[in-house]
Amino acid sequence: MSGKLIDGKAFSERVRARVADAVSGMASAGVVPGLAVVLVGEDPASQVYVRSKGKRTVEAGMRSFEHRLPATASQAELLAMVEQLNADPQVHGILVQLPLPSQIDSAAVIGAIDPAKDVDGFHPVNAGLLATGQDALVPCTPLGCLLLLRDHLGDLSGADAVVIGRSNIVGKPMAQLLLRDSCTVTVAHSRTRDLAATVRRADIVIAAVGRPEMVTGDWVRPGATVIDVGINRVPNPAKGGDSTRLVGDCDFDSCAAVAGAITPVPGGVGPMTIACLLANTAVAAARAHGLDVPEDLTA
Ligand SMILES: Nc1nc(=O)c2c([nH]1)NC[C@@H]1CN(c3ccc(C(=O)N[C@@H](CCC(=O)O)C(=O)O)cc3)C=[N+]21
Repeated sequence: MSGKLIDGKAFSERVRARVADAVSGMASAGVVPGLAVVLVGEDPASQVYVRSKGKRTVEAGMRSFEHRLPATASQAELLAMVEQLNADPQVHGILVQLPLPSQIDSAAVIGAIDPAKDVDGFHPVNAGLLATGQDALVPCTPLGCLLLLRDHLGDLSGADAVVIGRSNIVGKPMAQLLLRDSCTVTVAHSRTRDLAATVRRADIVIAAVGRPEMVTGDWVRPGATVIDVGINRVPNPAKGGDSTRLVGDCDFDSCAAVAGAITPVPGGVGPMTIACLLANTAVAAARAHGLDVPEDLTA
């Protein structure tokens, strides 16, 4: 490959070390940040992910609380759990793992989380604060992407950024963060007329569409920085049987040949998402107790 690899795993370790530092600084005030993760149902991939979040939370010196509800849980049961966590002084961050089973209205659940504990940054209050340039809890994946971009490019001011994907979880908050850093931002999506030509203009490409290997090297402007948010599990015929492998939304080899720098999958944005979740939890705890918010944990 000609492009440089952006090592999200290595950078996430640095972010987690900063979180651990901040957490130990809070101990003298008697504050131990706590993160509660709620998992509804038994999706094996979600269980793996929840377990690794819990492990990283404890490693950073914080408390981890895991709550499981059966796949058949009602909306009322989940809302009651959220209310209980909102009221629990040991819990500073609440994450309800998405997607939720179809009998549950995700927007109602997200809207029930205390915005001050909404470490996913999905509550409309946090989305609105971000959009209006105020202090908010910022969604972890776009925050992780921004930190990687700043680390690799320095000042992003004036850069042409194209975000592919318009979800509330990644695309929209990513666009807000890039705007705040003075990029010229285009939000493209599956209906964009000439997606390849739109992406080819970009100095910065954020691929967050959830389509395996959709972005190919011929879409990428030579020297562009490519951030691949996709985490797609696809069959791996090379290994046979039911084996699978993880791929991003970018065709790695062809993009890497053209890009100035690119994140791999795995080992790129994914580990940054978890590191930023821990950072948000420490920030939420500091704010809840009126402590100084460590500047190196916010964007
Ligand atoms: N309320 C909510 N908030 C979330 O942030 C959220 C969610 N729900 N639902 C599920 C998705 C998924 N997600 C991942 C984060 C990190 C990795 C990660 O670290 N992945 C590793 C590889 C993992 C592997 O090997 O399977 C990597 O990319 O290197 C993966 C997936 C957060 N999510």
